[in-house]
Amino acid sequence: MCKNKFFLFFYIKDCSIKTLSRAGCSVCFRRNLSSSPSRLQSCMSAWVIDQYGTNGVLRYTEEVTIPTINSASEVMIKVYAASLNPLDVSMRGGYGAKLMKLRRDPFSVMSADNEFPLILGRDVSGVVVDCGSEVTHFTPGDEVWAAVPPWKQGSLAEFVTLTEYEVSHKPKLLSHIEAASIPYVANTALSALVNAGGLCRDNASNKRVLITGGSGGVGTFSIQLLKAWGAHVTVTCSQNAEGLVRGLGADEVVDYTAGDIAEKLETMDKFDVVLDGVGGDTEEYAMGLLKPWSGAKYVTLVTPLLLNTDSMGLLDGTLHAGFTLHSKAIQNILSNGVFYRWGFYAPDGPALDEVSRLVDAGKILPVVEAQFPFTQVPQAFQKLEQGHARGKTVVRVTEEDDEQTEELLQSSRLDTAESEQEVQETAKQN
Ligand SMILES: NC(=O)C1=CN([C@@H]2O[C@H](COP(=O)(O)OP(=O)(O)OC[C@H]3O[C@@H](n4cnc5c(N)ncnc54)[C@H](OP(=O)(O)O)[C@@H]3O)[C@@H](O)[C@H]2O)C=CC1
Repeated sequence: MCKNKFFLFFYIKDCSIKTLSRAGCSVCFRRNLSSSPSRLQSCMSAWVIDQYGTNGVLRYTEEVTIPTINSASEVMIKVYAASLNPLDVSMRGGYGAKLMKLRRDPFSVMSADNEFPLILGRDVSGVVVDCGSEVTHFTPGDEVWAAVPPWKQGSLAEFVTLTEYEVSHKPKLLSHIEAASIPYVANTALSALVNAGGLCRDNASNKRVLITGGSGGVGTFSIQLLKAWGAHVTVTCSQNAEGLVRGLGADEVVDYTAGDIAEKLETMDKFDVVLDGVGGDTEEYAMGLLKPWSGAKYVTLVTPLLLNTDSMGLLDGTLHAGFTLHSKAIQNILSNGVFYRWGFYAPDGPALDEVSRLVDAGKILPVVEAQFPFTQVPQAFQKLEQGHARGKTVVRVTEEDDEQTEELLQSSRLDTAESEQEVQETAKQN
């Protein structure tokens, strides 16, 4: 099916790549009907936090209000799988809280003054159970994936509600567990590479791109996307991740743990774009790795914006961040003609449609390093906090077995009801 399939099986633990046939989708449609919240159901299960802090603040509850449709463009999704990102660990500790409050939907369960109980989890793969009246691209029963914006209630819950624009049809070739590993890193990589880096499918061919932190979530996705677009990709990572990133298509790999990385990179041909997922010292030497006076761009994902707004307040923090960005941009364009930019995640369902096509064409594979059941969300956070990610950590929110059991129970209840009716009718006739 795909050039790297064998290789990835080595890395993807407990994770099989299976093909869903059209018949398979119709099974999911029935599943969806039995999975929709009943008219009487107003609460759902979720992992929430009631205050910011360490892992101890994560609390499982079955009493969170279901996020019903509040506007005509919304889609309500039953969550099958969610994945974790470094942002979840940071948000658990209060990162970005001030800026997120500004963007919260007034109709959501969270108010601007009190975001708790807050649900984390930015990726979702699941099934549509309800749609607003103006939703045109989705109907109940559709299998979908999406990245949940950080200002909305997250996907570590039975249901999540998003606007139609944020949602996309899930790739047919992926299970929910595999699909949940992609949306947030895909939306981040696309926003950074396209909007800030100026690359796209039509102009990336043979462009030299350096990705730092290539073995993590964003890196493993970006390598594959850039290779699908025909770029030449150099990656920095630890020595023990070299096999992984090469398997995903990296042309050149530099081990940052052995010797002076800047020195090694300086011996290579200069780059058109650097996507920096590491930050810190990297920024110091990366500017000098770009082709001067050629429109080359350095894009970092590690920005001080949210830290600044958290510590200085919204106005001062934003101004300070703006000043930092502006002065670095000016300094770099004047000194060697390279662009300095910040890259951010941006919600974008249509961009995920394009990723979906690449996945179904076998050009992008999910890289699921670890998966946890819904009962073990704190353990999944612990795993993430240990660092050294090799792809993504996924949480199985709805176990496929539970769904099958539910379906069997439902059909056996129906059978029982039908036979009871038959018995009563026979009794009447007699
Ligand atoms: N601005 C935005 O909107 C967004 C920002 N981000 C940020 O981007 C960064 C990357 O995100 P993500 O891929 O999800 O993170 P991950 O935690 O999934 O991956 C980070 C990877 O970097 C590797 N790494 C650590 N130090 C270095 C180094 N010095 N050189 C090369 N590789 C290194 C780690 O492995 P090992 O330590 O074993 O080498 C790990 O594989 C994070 O800081 C994240 O917060 C992410 C999404 C959105």
